[in-house]
Parts: sequence; C-alpha cells; structure tokens
Amino acid sequence: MPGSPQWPHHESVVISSGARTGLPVIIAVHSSVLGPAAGGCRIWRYPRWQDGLEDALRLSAAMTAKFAAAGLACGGGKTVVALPEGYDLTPDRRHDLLSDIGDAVEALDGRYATAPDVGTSTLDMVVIGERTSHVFCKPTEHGGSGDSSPATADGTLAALRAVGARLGGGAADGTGPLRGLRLAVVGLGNVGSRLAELLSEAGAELVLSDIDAGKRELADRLGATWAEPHEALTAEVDIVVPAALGGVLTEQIVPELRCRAVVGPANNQLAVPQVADSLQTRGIVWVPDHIASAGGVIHAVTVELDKRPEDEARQRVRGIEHTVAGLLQDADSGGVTVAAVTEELVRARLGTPDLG
Ligand SMILES: NC(=O)c1ccc[n+]([C@@H]2O[C@H](COP(=O)([O-])OP(=O)(O)OC[C@H]3O[C@@H](n4cnc5c(N)ncnc54)[C@H](O)[C@@H]3O)[C@@H](O)[C@H]2O)c1
Repeated sequence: MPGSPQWPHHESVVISSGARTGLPVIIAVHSSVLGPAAGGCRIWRYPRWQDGLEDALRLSAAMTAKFAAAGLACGGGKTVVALPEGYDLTPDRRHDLLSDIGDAVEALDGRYATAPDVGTSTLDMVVIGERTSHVFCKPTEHGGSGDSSPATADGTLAALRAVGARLGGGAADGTGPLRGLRLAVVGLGNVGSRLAELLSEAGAELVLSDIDAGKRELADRLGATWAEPHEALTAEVDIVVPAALGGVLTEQIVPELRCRAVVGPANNQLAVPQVADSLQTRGIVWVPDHIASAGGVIHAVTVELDKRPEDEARQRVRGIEHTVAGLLQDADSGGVTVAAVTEELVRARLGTPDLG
C-alpha cells in the first residue's frame, strides 16, 4: 500500500541470497528522482532479518532527504546484511560476504552505488569493488575518495558555526562564532574525536563524553571536562553535539536538557519526529542530522562523481554553514522548526508532496 507505514514509497527493494554465504543481502532503492541512488552498506546483527529490512527502508529514505537537502544529484539507497545472532563472521566468510554484496550491487546495473557504513570500512569497499564499479569511498590509494569521517566532521563544524552565530557567540572580537561557547560532544569515534579537536581549535569550551573510558585521554589532552554520556547530554551548555548512536532525543530527555541548541552528526537523532516540536516548545534549536552530517557525502560525490578537486569539495562542505544559516532564518520568519523548513526544501527539490 503506497505511502502507508507498512510499505513506504520505495522504487525497489531487492533481497538476494548470497551465492557464497546464503546470507540475505538487502538493497533498498528509495528514490532515483535526482540521480542514481547511493548509500552505505551496513553489516549488523539483528534478531530477525526482517529487522534489517526495516532498517534498509528507513535508512534509504533518509539518504534521499540527505542528498536532496545537500543539492546533490543522487537518490537514496542502502544495503543491509542482517547477520543472525551468534553468526561467526570469520575473515574468510567476511570476504565471501563482501563478494556477495558486490554481485548484488552489480545486478542493479548502476541504479545504486554502495559505500562504507556501520560495520564496513573503506578497505571492504576494495573487495566489493572486485565485483562492481558502483562503489564509493575506496581508500585513495585504490582510486577512491577514502574515509568520509573527516569531511563529516568538517561539515558538522560548519553547521555549528551557523548555530553559534545565531546564539551570539564570538562575534564581537571577530574570532569566530564558536569562541567562548560551551559545547558537549557525546561520542568520540571517528567523527566526534576529530570534531572535538576542531572545536577546541575554534576556541570552544568543551565537555566530552563516550561510553569508552579510553577516550578520556582526548579530553585531558584538549583541556576539556570529562562527563558520563547522560551527564553530558543534560549539561548546562550552549550546544549539545550528539556524535554517537541514533534515537538519543526522546520525549523523556527533552525536559532534562539544559542547552540552547542540539546539532550533531549522529544519524536519526529523534526517537520520534514529534520530538522536533517538543524541542522548539522549549526554545531549543535543533538542526536535522541529515543536514549536519552531510559533509561526508558531499565530499565523496564531489570528488568521485563530479570529478572535482579536493579544494572544491572542501568549499562545498563549508557551504553547510550558509545552508544552515538560511534554514535558521526561514524557520524564524515562518515561526516553525528547522526540521519543518528542511522537509519543505527536500519536498521542493524532489517535486513531491510526500517523502514516503
Ligand atoms: N563517519 C561518517 O562519515 C558519518 C557520516 C554521517 C553520519 N555519521 C554518524 O555519526 C555518528 C558517529 O559516527 P562515527 O563514524 O564517528 O562512529 P564511530 O563508531 O567511529 O564512533 C561512535 C562513538 O560513539 C561511542 N558511543 C556509542 N554509544 C554511546 C553512548 N550511548 N554514549 C556515548 N558514546 C557512545 C562509541 O564508543 C564510539 O566512540 C553515527 O551516528 C554515524 O551514523 C557518520
């Protein structure tokens, strides 16, 4: 049933049984309105393979919105391989699985290209690339654009600069909009750790957090305050930066927040869409994650698809600051959330009344 929550508006969903592993390789193509679909390849454990299918449907739709909002000529897609609980993914089986994924991507004949995501790396793309040319983000020595997380961090910094300016940070002495603002970064992985370094260079005062206590070393090195995740999320700061897993913004946590804005790279931050309104009611600015985390895809598409030089990719990633400033202004003048303005922008670019 088109448009129903049971069956969203996806152009195609292919589930193939890997010839080598027998594992289900799920490829969801949500939309190719703006161009051939692209999106990461997730290898993850799920209680049932159908849970992986649900993830593929949701994540591919989110990719459509991300590309459209970034003004890129790509549609949204996603690969998910749902590993059964307890499945032992030995190096040999992993190689076989990546070959199965390569065959499944190749069978779509260019309608979808894959890339790293949770559970896959740039090196895995080299193995997939032995079976298909429709693959992004191989390491640079293999002809790809490499790890996207530095560009993702740069893009989040750009979004944070726009929000910092809106909050009145740093402007008086011209040293940048983040100087003197207090930010809490929750999650210090590939993106979060680099972002913390950039924020420190930008003169922000930092609260840093991760479930991995080993990351405390970074906090010490940057002279930041270390906090437990919940404590950091609810700290009295200007901006909270979710940089770990999704679903962190729940209706329960909103009343506990003591920040003025939430802006970060973590995917799917809202537990349910209505949380955007609850944040607005509390006067907390929230920038949707598909805007704040778009730096990585902007970089990859600019270098690999548009064949433009690194400098131009960096410029485009920095353009997120301008995009966010515009969204903030439109949200203010319309008296609506940034999420609502973003959704309107995406609908307009896709020429559709329904994002499915
Ligand atoms: N890597 C990219 O280019 C990219 C692009 C777009 C979006 N994202 C999103 O950004 C987020 C971070 O990506 P990454 O590549 O840095 O991932 P990562 O796996 O390298 O890092 C995640 C970090 O979060 C920590 N963590 C996990 N649960 C936590 C919790 N409850 N509280 C605090 N810390 C917790 C982990 O210990 C780890 O250090 C993810 O949501 C990812 O989907 C990443």
